[in-house]
Amino acid sequence: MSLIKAYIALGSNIEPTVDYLTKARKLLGDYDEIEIVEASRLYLTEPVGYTDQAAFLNQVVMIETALSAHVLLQAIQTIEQQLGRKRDIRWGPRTIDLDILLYDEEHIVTDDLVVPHPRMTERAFVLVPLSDIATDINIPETGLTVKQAVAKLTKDELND
Ligand SMILES: Nc1nc2nc(S)n(CCO)c2c(=O)[nH]1
Repeated sequence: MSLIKAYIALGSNIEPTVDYLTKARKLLGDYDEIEIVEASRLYLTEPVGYTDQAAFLNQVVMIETALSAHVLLQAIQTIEQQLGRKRDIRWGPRTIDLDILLYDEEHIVTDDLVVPHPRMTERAFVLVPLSDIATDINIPETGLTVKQAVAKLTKDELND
């Protein structure tokens, strides 16, 4: 079976954030069926959504995998638990947050997984790291490439 390219967003806003992202990439790579092929730079970003919390450290990685999207989801949820992710406050601080942004060009809508990530085109903390490693890929259902989504977000923010 040919390998699928998937893009995973990493975030942490509990110190030591750098170590949590390092450990998350290590744990991802420890799966035989997951290879991290590209990694963006690390970005320190202002919290959006619930803003009364510490700044986040964000990154996006591209993996190649033969895992299905749902088995990949189980793997990243296991990694979150291994790194002490507490889901008490929904939008609160977290040691690590892993989100599947894109799974090839698939559009997936199930009760536990929606891909592309539904809010990714409104999130600079996702689009900017993503554009480090993938500018010309399509974001399914949006009619936008990553580059176009970044340009649109910037224009929207400038017009706000
Ligand atoms: N800058 C920033 N703000 C955020 N708000 C939430 S919730 N999260 C967690 C990811 O959904 C983040 C994040 O990763 N980065």
